[in-house]
Formats: sequence, C-alpha cells, structure tokens
Amino acid sequence: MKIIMARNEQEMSRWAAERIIETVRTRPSLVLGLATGSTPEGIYRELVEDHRINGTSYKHVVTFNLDEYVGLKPDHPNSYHTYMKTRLFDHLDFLPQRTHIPDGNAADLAEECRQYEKHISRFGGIDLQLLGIGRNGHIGFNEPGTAFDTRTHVVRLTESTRKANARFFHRKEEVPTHAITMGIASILSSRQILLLATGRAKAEALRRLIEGPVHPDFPASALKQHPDVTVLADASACRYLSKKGKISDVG
Ligand SMILES: O=P(O)(O)OC[C@H]1O[C@](O)(CO)[C@@H](O)[C@@H]1O
Repeated sequence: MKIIMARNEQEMSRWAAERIIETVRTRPSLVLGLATGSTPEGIYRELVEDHRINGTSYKHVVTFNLDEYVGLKPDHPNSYHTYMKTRLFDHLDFLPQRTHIPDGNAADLAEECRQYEKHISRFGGIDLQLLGIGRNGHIGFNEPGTAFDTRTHVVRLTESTRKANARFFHRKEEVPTHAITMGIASILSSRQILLLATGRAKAEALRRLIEGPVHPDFPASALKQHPDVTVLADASACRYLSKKGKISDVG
C-alpha cells in the first residue's frame, strides 16, 4: 500500500484529477470506478475544469459507481444518481449508456445486484477504482462486519453512517436505511485502487487502515490484500500516522 500525503484538500484533488486525466488520455476506454460523498467533490470539480479548458474527452470511458441508496428515485435530490449528474456527468461528454449506478429503486434488488456484477464483467472489470473511507472504515457502503468475499449486495446502513450522511438531508429520519453497494470482493477485483481521505474526521480511520490489523470489523483493511492500492490523504487526515517515513509527498 503506497501512502501519499498532500498539504491540503485542494492539492489532493488536483493530484488525483491529474492522474485520472493522464490515464484517460493514454487509455480512452478506461473503466473507472467512481465514489460519492464529500471527499471526491474537489476531484470532480478539477475534471470539469480541465474538460472546459483542455477538452479531455470521456466519450469512451465507462464508469461504475460504488453504491446507491435503496428507495430513492434517480431524480431524488439526495440520490447518488443526482450527485453524479450534477457534479460530473452533466459537465463532461460521458455517454449515458456507458455510465452505471446501481438502481436502488429496482423492484427486485437481488436481481439488480446480480446484473450490476455482470455489467462490470462485460466491460472487462474496473481498471481504476476511486474510494472514500467512512469513519467506521466502510468502503462503498460495506459496513463493519461485512465478509471480504461479498459481491454487489443490499446492506442495512449503520446508525453512525446514517448520522454522518444526514448532513445531505433535511432530517436524519430521511436518510434511507438500506443501500446497494459493490461488495468488498467486487472492489478488490479492480486492477488499481485510489483511496482518498481528507480532514481530521478521517484521521483515526486512516490510522486504523494503515497501522491496524486486517479484519472484517474494519472493512477498508481488506485493501491490504490488494497489490496496487494508493492511499492519497491530506495532512489533517495523516495526523495520527506514526510511521511518517513511509509517506511520500505529492511532489
Ligand atoms: O467522503 P465522505 O462524505 O466522507 O464519505 C465517505 C464514504 O461514505 C460513502 O459516501 C458512503 O457513506 C462512501 O461512498 C464514501 O466513500
């Protein structure tokens, strides 16, 4: 696991966006795994700005999002469909048929999960997966206790995750109780993984990821079993890491 530290969130977003842009330019049909939440917002802003100025094209890029709430219509203001549309898809030239987000409103959720995995395989698997990390170590919506061999599945969200995500809703009660998420095995099948963390609220999670044991109680620790993971974090998120020598700078 490679650890790279940026001075702040802006530097982190710029560095990650540059890596994505370089990869898309050399490999236009990249299969890109996307994350939601606050952490990647700066990266998406950088991609939009680069597209506007330099015209980097995403016409051939295929995307798969990690997760979606169960029970929200795609056009609900807090759905991850809306998040992706407003932050990224509406501003770049992605082809809608090449962007994929689980349908949390499907009548048969188990079938939706199976089809999602099939779609990922049909495109040859994910080349580069972006990930955030929850304060409890969740990746996607894989909450503590999730087995490492899970594929796309329906999860019940923990109260701590619902509380953390309540900031996007009017009231905590409106935060859905369930979500569809790519499983830990689905995430680990990606060829390359870039995990992002910003702010002191993620410092303890980052310490447990880097310095703690591999255990389902802390889902992100599964990433230690993957051969190509880069952790990119800002200085606040790195504040509790003891082995600073192992961290490289973005420069
Ligand atoms: O970036 P945030 O908002 O802290 O969220 C962290 C993680 O939580 C989720 O939004 C799910 O709650 C993930 O998709 C994300 O990676």
